[in-house]
Amino acid sequence: MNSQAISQVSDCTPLLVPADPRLVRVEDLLEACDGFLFTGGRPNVHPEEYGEAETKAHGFFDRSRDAIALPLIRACVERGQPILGICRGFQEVNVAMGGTLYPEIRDLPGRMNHRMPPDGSIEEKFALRHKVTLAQGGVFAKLFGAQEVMTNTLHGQGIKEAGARIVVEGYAPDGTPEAIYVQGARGFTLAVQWHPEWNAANDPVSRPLFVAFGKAVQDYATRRSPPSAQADKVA
Ligand SMILES: N[C@@H](CCC(=O)NCCCC(=O)O)C(=O)O
Repeated sequence: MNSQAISQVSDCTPLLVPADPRLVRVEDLLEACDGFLFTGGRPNVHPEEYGEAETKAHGFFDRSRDAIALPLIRACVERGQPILGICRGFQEVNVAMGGTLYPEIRDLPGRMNHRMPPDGSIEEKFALRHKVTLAQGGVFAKLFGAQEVMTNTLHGQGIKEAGARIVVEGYAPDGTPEAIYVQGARGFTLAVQWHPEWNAANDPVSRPLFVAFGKAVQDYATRRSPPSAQADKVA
């Protein structure tokens, strides 16, 4: 779904990166790619990454992905290289910027269960399940042309404290943060807790998000290697 959205909606070439520091280096990835989609993924960011001790409620982890994703996000923010965060990727953007996560938001008073239904078809798992209210006049409301949108929801964790430069512009009805960006970043840094890759070509919320990310990536590619320089290389 992610590759299809990047290819068909963002109009970029999707490349899948092994998120393992034994295989790739962040500095090489920054040179090889023009932008990065931080996808969803079931393992949770290890709580040590935000200064908390591991408990049973934190579930299972992917420390290799933590070791690539978190420094890569910081480097992209610093360089103005575009990033798009989805679900676990959204949580990574927050942690990379110094934020923290709740291990299991459905255990918090007044919060709904944001996890996917355990049974059912893929259509049922990715069905639109709650409203997200967006900041009036904010970047997300402008992008979607609406202040309220409907989204799917397939996650157990959620933002506890927002990172230093994280602006939260969208909330679920139970107060769970759903849409963020990094204040003062020179590049595209939008991230969402839901899964826009589902039905990306047709959904009125997913489509503009992937189109905007694709445009940001193409602009970055042109800036780092303007068409005149590309022609020089061929000549
Ligand atoms: N681990 C986090 C992130 C949840 C997430 O990204 N879910 C997507 C799962 C997609 C899949 O199963 O492939 C959390 O639970 O909060």
